[in-house]
Amino acid sequence: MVTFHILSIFPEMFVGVFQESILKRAQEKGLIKINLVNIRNYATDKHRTTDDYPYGGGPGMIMKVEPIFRAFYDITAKAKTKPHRIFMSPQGKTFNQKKAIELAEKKEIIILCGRYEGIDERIREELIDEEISIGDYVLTGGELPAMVVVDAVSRMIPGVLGDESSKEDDSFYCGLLGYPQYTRPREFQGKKVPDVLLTGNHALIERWRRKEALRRTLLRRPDLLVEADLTEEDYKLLEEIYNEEGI
Ligand SMILES: CN1CCN(C(=O)c2nonc2N)CC1
Repeated sequence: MVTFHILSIFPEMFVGVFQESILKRAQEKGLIKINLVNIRNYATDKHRTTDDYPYGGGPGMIMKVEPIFRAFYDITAKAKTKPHRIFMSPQGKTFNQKKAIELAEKKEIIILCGRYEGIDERIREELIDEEISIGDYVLTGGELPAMVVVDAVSRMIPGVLGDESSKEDDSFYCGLLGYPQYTRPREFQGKKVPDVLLTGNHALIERWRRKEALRRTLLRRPDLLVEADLTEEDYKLLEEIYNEEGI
């Protein structure tokens, strides 16, 4: 089981997301636990202040050290094992499936969601094990990135996905983009489902799916091919694809 401690000044943002479908069932099955922590509860002034003006001037506000340090100390003292501590930030290493799989091995994870212009640097220096970014763009806060991380990590925990095979087939799980998928009707607006998928020949179907995953990856994300564990058969399929695509 993985316990996520999510620190935010807007914990109510998470309620809807984590009370739906797979993540709700995962909590009910005791596979994950989500502890929503309002940073304001650790502010001691009557206005429950969590931010202040930046030293040296400049736009916006900075998240204060005291409430966040108190929250981290409190959570850590109550945790069964020392939590792995993440700060969601555009300055972090870009999140990917490999990181999701790695984090799914942790027992306790603290995710700090920043707001305003950012956090006091002493938080980063003293409390954070790693910074993670969900992409090279700037959001209004760390809450949406935290939801992304909890979702992707939870999916990698055994038992969370009803059909375990969907985890193995996931785009990025095998290092490639996903293959095309179809369901009924067999023909729609003159566009037919590929005949191979109707043969019932699982070897042929698997070959077709692997080839189309390789084709999609080559055409859209060739960079992923460098890291992917390709077999001799994959290289044969790629040769066919190069010829078919006229590359
Ligand atoms: C202070 N706050 C600024 C906005 N923010 C992000 O844009 C972000 N987080 O993770 N990946 C991202 N991109 C979170 C932190």
